[in-house]
Amino acid sequence: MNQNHVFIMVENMTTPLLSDSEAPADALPVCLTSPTVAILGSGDFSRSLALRLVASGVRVVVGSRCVNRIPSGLFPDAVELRNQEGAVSQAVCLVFMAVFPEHYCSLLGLQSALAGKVLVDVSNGAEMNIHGPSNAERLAELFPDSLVVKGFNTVSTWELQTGAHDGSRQVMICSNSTEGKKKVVQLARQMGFHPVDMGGLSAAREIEVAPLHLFPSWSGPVVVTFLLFLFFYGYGFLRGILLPFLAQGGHNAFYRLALDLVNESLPAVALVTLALVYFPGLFAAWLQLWRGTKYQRFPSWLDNWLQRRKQLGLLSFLCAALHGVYSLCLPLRRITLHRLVNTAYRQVKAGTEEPWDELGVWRSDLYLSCGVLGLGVLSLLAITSLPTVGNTLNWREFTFVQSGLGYIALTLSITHTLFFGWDFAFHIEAYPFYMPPSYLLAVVVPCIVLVCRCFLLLPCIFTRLTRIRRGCESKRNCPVLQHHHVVANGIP
Ligand SMILES: NC(=O)C1=CN([C@@H]2O[C@H](COP(=O)(O)OP(=O)(O)OC[C@H]3O[C@@H](n4cnc5c(N)ncnc54)[C@H](OP(=O)(O)O)[C@@H]3O)[C@@H](O)[C@H]2O)C=CC1
Ligand SMILES: [Cu+2]
Repeated sequence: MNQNHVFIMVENMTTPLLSDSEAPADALPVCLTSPTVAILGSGDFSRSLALRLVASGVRVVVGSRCVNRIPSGLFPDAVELRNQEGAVSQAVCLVFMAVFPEHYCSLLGLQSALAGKVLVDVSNGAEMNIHGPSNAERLAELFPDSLVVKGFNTVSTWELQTGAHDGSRQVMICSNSTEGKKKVVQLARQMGFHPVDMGGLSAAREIEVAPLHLFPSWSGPVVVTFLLFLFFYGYGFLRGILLPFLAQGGHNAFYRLALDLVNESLPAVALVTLALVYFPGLFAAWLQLWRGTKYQRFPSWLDNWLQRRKQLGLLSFLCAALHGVYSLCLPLRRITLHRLVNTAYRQVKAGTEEPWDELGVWRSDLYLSCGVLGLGVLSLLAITSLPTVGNTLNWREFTFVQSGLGYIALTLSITHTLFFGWDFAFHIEAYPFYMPPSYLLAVVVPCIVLVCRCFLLLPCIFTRLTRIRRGCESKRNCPVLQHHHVVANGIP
């Protein structure tokens, strides 16, 4: 085919980008009837890509070094299997390189067949910090007459096969050839992806290492949760085990390390983390009130924090769920049996009965009930944070669930903790070594969040905030309004 002719796919049709008269007579019919895309390589990525392309209505031909080695049924029937030259010659304009970059050199024999065609480099980087040209730039050097486009490497084979996204799944694309990029962008859209133009081929390195990042949005929240756990665990260890051990000459409570202390730290972490989900929203609201406008950017730390709320919420849910399971295990512990039998034995010996403790019964029931309800509401929040569920909610429903139910979960969790603590916090024995119990420390931040939230609901503040969020700006921040104000009053 003539090297200068580039074809764009429009709903299974290709239209020449250059004038029709320039297209070679034999190329046009092929392009119009069968916008065939070739894939070089018959490995995992090739198979998944072929499945997706066929499902999107694209004709696919796979080029392999040895067609006979491909087991029958590996590719859908609609996919044609050819040798590499055969596949490339069938391809109208797009050829996917589903081959590891180490083997690009072995394809040099196809140079002239690939000339003028768009080569899509789908390879991932091997390491994070590699210097020198990216895989795509190397491919462009090897095939100077082809239009190299980087893309699709951030999509997993699983996603390609299942289509497990809602069309908002982004694929990053870059190339020095506008025409090549245009075609890949259209194909990506046809496959149900949301292509994002990253610019020239120099961006390829960034795209290649993108899949190597390990949970980039999770690292901050995970570190925060882990540090909180370390803090509460360490604090509990010091207050309940180590200091009493040193002070009381060998009073051994180290057995509490494995379960008791973990189950004491988990709810504290869950509570503080949940409060951290709602803290940045309050900061943002107060900042908007103070600035009198919503059109000024938040500081980047606040922006980052706001973007990590979902992760913090899910981690809070994890800790709360673990706390629930740990608590259910409490009756199974050997020490529970030991205490129960021993108390019973002592009471039998003394001829006494366990007294009915009305207040204690209420306390434990209220405490358990709030805990179970809190965990239930948190589970709802976790479920609606899944994109497949969240996308079925409209904006109001989503706000109701994430904000309304979120605050209900926070309130229930605080109540659960307070019922657990009961009046114990007012007794001097609760402060050994002047250290308050950890549940008291844990409710500080959540209580501050609740109080700040209540202030925001005061009618005067609430109306002002709503006005700001609808785009109104206070005079202080708007030069135009300031000017009008001055003129109207006649005061310079
Ligand atoms: N698997 C994945 O999840 C993803 C993979 N990718 C990228 O896709 C590319 C292919 O990956 P993947 O499909 O997993 O790898 P595989 O090892 O499964 O497949 C590679 C294919 O390359 C072909 N090939 C062509 N020339 C050579 C050669 N000289 N030596 C060896 N093989 C050759 C082979 O097909 P044949 O024998 O038929 O010629 C082979 O099946 C890589 O660049 C990878 O980074 C990107 C995103 C995700
Ligand atoms: Cu609890």
